[in-house]
Amino acid sequence: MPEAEDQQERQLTTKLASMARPWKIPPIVQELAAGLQEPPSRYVVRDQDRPAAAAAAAMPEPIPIVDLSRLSAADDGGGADGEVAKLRCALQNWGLFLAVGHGIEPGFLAEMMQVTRGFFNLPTEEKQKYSNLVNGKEFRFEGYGNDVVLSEDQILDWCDRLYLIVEPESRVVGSLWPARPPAFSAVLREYTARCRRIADVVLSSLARLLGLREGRFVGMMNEGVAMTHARFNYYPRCPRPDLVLGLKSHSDASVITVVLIDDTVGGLQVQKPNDGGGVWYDVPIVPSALLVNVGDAIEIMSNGFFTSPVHRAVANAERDRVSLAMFYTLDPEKEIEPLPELVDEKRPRRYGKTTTKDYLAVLFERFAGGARAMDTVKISTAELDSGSGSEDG
Ligand SMILES: O=C(O)CCC(=O)C(=O)O
Ligand SMILES: [Fe+2]
Repeated sequence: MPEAEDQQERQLTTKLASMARPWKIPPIVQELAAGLQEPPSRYVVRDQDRPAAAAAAAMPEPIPIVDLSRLSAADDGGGADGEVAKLRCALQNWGLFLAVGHGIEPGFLAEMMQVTRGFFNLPTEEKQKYSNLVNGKEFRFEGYGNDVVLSEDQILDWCDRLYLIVEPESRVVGSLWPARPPAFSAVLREYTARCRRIADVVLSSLARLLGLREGRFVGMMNEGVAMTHARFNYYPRCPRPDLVLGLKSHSDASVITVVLIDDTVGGLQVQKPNDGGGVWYDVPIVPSALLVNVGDAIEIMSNGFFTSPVHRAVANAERDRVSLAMFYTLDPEKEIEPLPELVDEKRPRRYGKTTTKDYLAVLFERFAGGARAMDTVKISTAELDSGSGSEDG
């Protein structure tokens, strides 16, 4: 069959396949939630994943609040070793921290939140102009809607999201940026630029913690088409928050993630890395603080010195909730593997090689099924013991 015909045939097949599988296109949760008493069975999670299972009574230690302005001062040789120690401790104990002194005024964070809410509060027809379903059928990552549904028995999250590439400019798909509220794009652009400065400060500090050249990670983030993805999450009120999850358990594929979390309603929960117990802890609300977490890419590059924290969001019966996650990723084609400086005989290579592009494909597939992509690159203890882990995997 000639190539063009073959392609047409394939397109037609996908189209027909999705028409025959309406489960692939779940409803917008915000619409579904209006006037509902019980969440439909597709949203009801297994007993062991319910918010009440493995809920923590109290934090073993608080999630540290790190003052980024003091970290920058430390960069200038101005002292503040206490802040660096706090950062190290935060990352070892939790894989994340709450950032203050980040330079973005509370008023501007509130504006970013306001345009985010403004978008989700628009009528559905308006939001659907930015749908992540091409022709109402085929899924793409960017745009408004749900996460990809890969099987009929996939448990769905109690959330809608808008996913946009915000950096570099050459990769921005302007037609997917909401025209309403009118200030949305300008505020997002400004927020992106200001968040980038925060990411640079954090990445410099992470490099120093690892004993690397300060610009090691920042430099990588400027190579090729290193991208920043923005994910706006909207968690509608849920009549039975005990039965569902706003966002199922996952870790981020990013190098680092900076999250603007709602300061009116909690919902983000985290597990302690290397805890083994699977206990969930509530991330506290600290007004005007940004949450920063390390992602899978830096866990791999640091050869396991950092652990990408497993987290999730729970729904709420009284209030809806929004969040905005900025994922800092490397060029999609660039190889991700433990940095040679961090591999030696004492600490053999613990992860194989991947690229952001391949890893993201695995991550979305595994996320849909409730599993972690990290397990596909981690070299098992048995392999490490037998020495096979020192080869590329
Ligand atoms: O809603 C939140 O607080 C967290 C969102 C999140 O983890 C994500 O978008 O990856
Ligand atoms: Fe996340």
